[in-house]
Amino acid sequence: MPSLEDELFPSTPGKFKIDRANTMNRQFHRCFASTSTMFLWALFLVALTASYLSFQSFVYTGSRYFTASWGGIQWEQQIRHSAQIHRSNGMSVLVTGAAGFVGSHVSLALKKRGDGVVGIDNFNNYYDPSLKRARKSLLNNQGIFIVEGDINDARLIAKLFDTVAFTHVMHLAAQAGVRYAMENPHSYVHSNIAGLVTLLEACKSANPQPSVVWASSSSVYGLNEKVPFSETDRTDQPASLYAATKKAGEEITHTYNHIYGLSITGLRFFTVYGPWGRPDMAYFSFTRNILQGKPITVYRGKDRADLARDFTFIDDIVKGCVGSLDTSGKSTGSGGKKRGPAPYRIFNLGNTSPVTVPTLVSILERHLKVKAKRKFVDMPGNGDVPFTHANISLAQRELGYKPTTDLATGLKKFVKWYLSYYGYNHGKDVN
Ligand SMILES: O=C(O)[C@H]1O[C@H](OP(=O)(O)OP(=O)(O)OC[C@H]2O[C@@H](n3ccc(=O)[nH]c3=O)[C@H](O)[C@@H]2O)[C@H](O)[C@@H](O)[C@H]1O
Repeated sequence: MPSLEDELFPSTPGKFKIDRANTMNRQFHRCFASTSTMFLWALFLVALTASYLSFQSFVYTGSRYFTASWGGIQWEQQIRHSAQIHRSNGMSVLVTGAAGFVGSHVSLALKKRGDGVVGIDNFNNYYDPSLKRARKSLLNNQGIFIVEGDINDARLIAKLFDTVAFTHVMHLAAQAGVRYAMENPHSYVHSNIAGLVTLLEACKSANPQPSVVWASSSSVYGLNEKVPFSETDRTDQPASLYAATKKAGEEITHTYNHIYGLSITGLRFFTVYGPWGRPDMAYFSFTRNILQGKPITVYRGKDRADLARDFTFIDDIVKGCVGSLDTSGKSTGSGGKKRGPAPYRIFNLGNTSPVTVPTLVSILERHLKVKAKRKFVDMPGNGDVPFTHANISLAQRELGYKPTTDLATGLKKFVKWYLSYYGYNHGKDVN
């Protein structure tokens, strides 16, 4: 049975063990023989600890200061310039997630008609950040400034509101993706719950308060079987953590409307697709794989039923977002105090004509002129729902929302963009 000493010095032969112990004992006695030496040692250790702690705090403060990529007179000027309104009765909008798919499109549309736009985006690497950078360049060229930062950074958000009296916030920053929630659940809580609250805190305290329009999701309908989905249908059976955080967002925004008088509009987007889209989504990854000659996985539901989505083209979604901003009504509070009731609205923004996933693949094959290698797999229990289908009559009535792009037409535009952006041989082994 090896002794403790054997374990600490496993390869030391017995004789040396005793010698080493004796030597250590002698050294110990020599060093700490007198009380005064011990006192000096203690003093030295205390001084060492104190200097280490103060160095740590210097490094922390310093790194916070040196890594801040925002602030300063020039930065404020850029923000104010970007927020300038160039039409009568225009608005100045803070767009969160501005380098994202929907965020970049909405920002451009607002800027084009003369509204002031300031973007914020954290450029995270959930999908290829170079695509976000490319969208940012596009926006910069149109005079839109994008702040690189996180909506969880309360100081940054407060600074933005100090710099510009935003009339509206278009909140599109989020952790998207239904299935990724099983891999990285905390990123959903971070962005879709904590980030949302940080943003709403800033909105509530702003004077004047902005009106808030934000992205909820069709996924809140979860396992609901009644079709088409209407805003009054039950939304208490989410099938994924993503859906649960979006549903939580609807409840959280309701409390800010109720307590602080913030005008809130939540938009339930239905599987948005189009040029400059998200590479994690099926239509995008299918396109990449088809062109690269790789197989695509097509999920099937119970009894091998095809899955279906109410795919909605980006231009239609942009119209719904802009219509929501235009009709949002004012927040009533100021400086954190409610002065009266404010609008609280929720709308479906879908296309009203679901298409099955195999049909989506056939359309892509036609546009790409390449055959797909389909691999059918039973839908894994990872948060997916079998179908979505929007009833949009409320949005039609209140926002004038009227989608005009069918899936074949929208995918044609997507494929055209994809080929011009990546080319035919992107990621293909050309040897
Ligand atoms: O409306 C929403 O609220 C959500 O829309 C989008 O989610 P989904 O509708 O799930 O889109 P998407 O991933 O493109 O899968 C489409 C279909 O392809 C099937 N699918 C998917 C991947 C695959 O490899 N195979 C497959 O068959 C899959 O089973 C599904 O039937 C957004 O990503 C999400 O952020 C949120 O905004």
